[in-house]
Amino acid sequence: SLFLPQVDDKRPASPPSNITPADDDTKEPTTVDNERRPDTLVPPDVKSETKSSPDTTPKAVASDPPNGEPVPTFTLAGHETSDDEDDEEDLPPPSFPALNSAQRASRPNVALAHPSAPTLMAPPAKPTATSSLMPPPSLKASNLRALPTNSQSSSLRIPTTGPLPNRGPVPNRNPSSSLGVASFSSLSNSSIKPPNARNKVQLTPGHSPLDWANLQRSGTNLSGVSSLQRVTPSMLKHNNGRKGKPAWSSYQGKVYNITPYLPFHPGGEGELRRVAGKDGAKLFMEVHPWVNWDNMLGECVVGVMVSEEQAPANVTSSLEEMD
Ligand code: HEM
Repeated sequence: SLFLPQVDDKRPASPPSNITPADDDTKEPTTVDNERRPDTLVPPDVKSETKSSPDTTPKAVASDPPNGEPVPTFTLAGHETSDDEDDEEDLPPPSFPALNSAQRASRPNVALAHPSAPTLMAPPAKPTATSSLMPPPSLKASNLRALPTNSQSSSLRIPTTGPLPNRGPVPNRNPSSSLGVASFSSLSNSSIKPPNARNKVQLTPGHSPLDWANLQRSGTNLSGVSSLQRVTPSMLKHNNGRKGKPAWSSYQGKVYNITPYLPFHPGGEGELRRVAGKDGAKLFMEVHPWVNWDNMLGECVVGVMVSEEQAPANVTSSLEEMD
């Protein structure tokens, strides 16, 4: 009895001690991050510079001198100061051709995005290892990233313009600014061809794709069997949809009763009957590989294909009932 209370007392005491150190650790990193952020942020540096030189660039030069010699010499004109605070676009044209070109040559990285910024940025650029240097590059990086995104969007646009499987024959829009007339004529031809090429059939009322979808959801037995069957090749061949027999077709090892789907088939009943009593994968994939057979006929599954020897007696009896 003595051991139990002692152990209990000790255990609760230990956990708090462990917890406290963990909290301290978590707090420390957060505080460090907060401290770093203000240091890294440009605003403080800029403010100090701006205070001394709201209009005059020479102030910025004063901060720069430690890093690069050329900066102070060039900073003569107010161009750089105005560039730092304002948009670079306005100042760049004059400043670039001006004497500053030598400086920018020494600072090629910064020059592209922000010509004016380089003066302020340049000093931090050399000591990049320090946190204070980090902010300027981040701004530049964002500017540079915008350009690649544009290129990516263009690359994405290309495939969208390309042919899609369910569009039928697609006119050639790709190359041809010079061939505009020819491509235009091809467009007119293609627009005429698609309906004929697709061989779509006018479905009778109540047999639209939506009607078929609703029928599949209705819970109606569309397979024609009460349970999944083991279907032998001879059984599949037997159920070819003729003489009142159901139309079965196999696809990837599964057997489907396509009888109820015949009047719903957009390609026509006759086309669909071509796969009755046989494996329909080849014809199906030749015509419309984008169609999901299993989704379209999910409620029509009769069973799975097996070899002739694997046909159980029970299956034969069930088939006789169906016939
Ligand atoms: C047995 C499974 C089949 C299913 C579930 C099925 C389903 C479909 C569907 C959903 C469409 C409309 C496609 C669209 O609008 O993009 C379609 C169209 C068509 N199907 Fe089938 N089909 C089957 C078998 C066949 C077979 C075996 C043939 C021909 C031998 C065929 C010929 C066509 C034709 C010519 C069209 C119209 C042209 C087209 O839409 O691309 N189908 N079929």
